[in-house]
Amino acid sequence: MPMKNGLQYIERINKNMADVWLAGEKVKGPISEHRAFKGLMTTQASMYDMQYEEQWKAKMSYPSPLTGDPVGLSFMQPKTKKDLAARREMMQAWAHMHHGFLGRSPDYMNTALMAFSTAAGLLEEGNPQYASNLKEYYEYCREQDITLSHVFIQPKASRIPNVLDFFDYPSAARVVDNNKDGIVVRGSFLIDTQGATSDEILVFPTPSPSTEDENPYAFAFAVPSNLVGIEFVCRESFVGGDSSYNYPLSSRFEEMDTVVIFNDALVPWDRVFICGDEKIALRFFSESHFYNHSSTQIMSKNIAKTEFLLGTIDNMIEAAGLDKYDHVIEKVTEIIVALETLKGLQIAAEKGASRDRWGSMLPDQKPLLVANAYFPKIYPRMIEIVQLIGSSGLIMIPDESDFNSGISGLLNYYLKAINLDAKENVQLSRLAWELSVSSFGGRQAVYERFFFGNSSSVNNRLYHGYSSREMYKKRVKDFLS
Ligand SMILES: Cc1cc2nc3c(=O)[nH]c(=O)nc-3n(C[C@H](O)[C@H](O)[C@H](O)COP(=O)(O)OP(=O)(O)OC[C@H]3O[C@@H](n4cnc5c(N)ncnc54)[C@H](O)[C@@H]3O)c2cc1C
Repeated sequence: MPMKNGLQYIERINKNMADVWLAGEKVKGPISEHRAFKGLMTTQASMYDMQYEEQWKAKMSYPSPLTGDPVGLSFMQPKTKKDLAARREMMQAWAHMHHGFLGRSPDYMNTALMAFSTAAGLLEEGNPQYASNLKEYYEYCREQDITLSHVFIQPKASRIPNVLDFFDYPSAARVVDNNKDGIVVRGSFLIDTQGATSDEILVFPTPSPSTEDENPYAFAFAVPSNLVGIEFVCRESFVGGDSSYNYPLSSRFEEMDTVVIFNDALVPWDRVFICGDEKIALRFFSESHFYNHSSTQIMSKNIAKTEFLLGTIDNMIEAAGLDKYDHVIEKVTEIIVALETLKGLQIAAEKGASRDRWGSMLPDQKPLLVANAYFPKIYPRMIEIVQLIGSSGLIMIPDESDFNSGISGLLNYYLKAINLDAKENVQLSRLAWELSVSSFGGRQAVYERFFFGNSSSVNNRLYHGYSSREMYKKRVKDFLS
């Protein structure tokens, strides 16, 4: 099957029937009809449908190098600057569909897998079979349009395994056995966004140190989400309800996060990409340029999200007649500056791209590293601005049903805004509330702060990756001498 459409996406995930636990019960029946997943899956189905819409098809696909059939463009290895621009346009189109609220829209992992597979040559140093496993897996995902989730992070108590094993704390996930069919994996991973609504899962932890020759904590593999021995445990659902009036964001974009437990799951050999080799596992992330490639997808998402925030705040200001106040104008300009900074960094990364050793046209990492350090800081500030401007309007948000009740006449009279009737005004307030006050909004803020690593990791990447520093240092030394 080449690119899939929305119905095919939904049918496949429903058929998958992974072991998903939510609020003390195993999810039964079609997951796409479950209240916690329905909205997200409908949104994502619309994104897959776009792949076949006349207006988008040419922008969203490219001919498969294997069959010539159209396959998703976010799987394409960029070899020229034109390819980079085409990838950007594709990712922007999807980002505008979800307004940046899906951190794990499928193009994220399509891009990550593309980056990993182009660097499969690195795995040949250890085991050529693993390199071809990875290349074949990438082709399989591209040709079948697989929806992929991923786990990199372990539970916090598992991060110093040698010491903690002794005290009966949970060990970091590890390979406990292997046989002619594959490796047996035991352990858990802290957070897998969209684990319950994806076809497959890519597992690639940062290896814990080990004294053994073959480090049992060093591995990477991908398996179907319904593999025997894998359990997904959901957090509480943040879907407020089905109504897009009451819950404009969570009814459409609530991406469930799950803890994933591997209970002696058997991973077939042909799905193993790294096993036992700690050095290769550590090198693979940076040398595959995973961060660079993924950052281009993240950029498109963050720009769409900032545009949406600016639009929301401008509507709020207009509705409340606040546009004459200087401090309000100043707050709006903070968001405009953020938006144009992100757009500038996106263009700079593309313009400064150069060919890497894997044959990819690699965007300049400096502007991308800057954006990765900048957005986690500016996003919470933008949310604060929504709160500062929205104030009590964010809290006084009657339900849609109130407008169909005996009190509607009075509500329609008293809750009017300058340019909106009462029902429209409350709808806008409910959007601002979901963004800045609700559990959905809180999770979005934590996501933006952490999803690419804690701030020390993100800043370290920038500090060590910002190669121009040496040149500037030398310039000052030359000046002084
Ligand atoms: C909503 C959400 C969705 C996510 N989805 C996914 C997903 O789908 N797949 C996935 O793999 N991951 C996912 N992540 C995980 C994300 O990658 C991690 O949150 C991120 O890497 C930070 O790791 P951590 O949460 O364990 O926090 P930590 O790294 O433990 O940081 C917690 C705090 O401790 C501090 N700290 C930690 N270590 C040190 C140190 N050595 N020195 C000084 N300070 C330190 C940090 O600065 C921070 O303040 C998601 C996270 C969130 C919040």
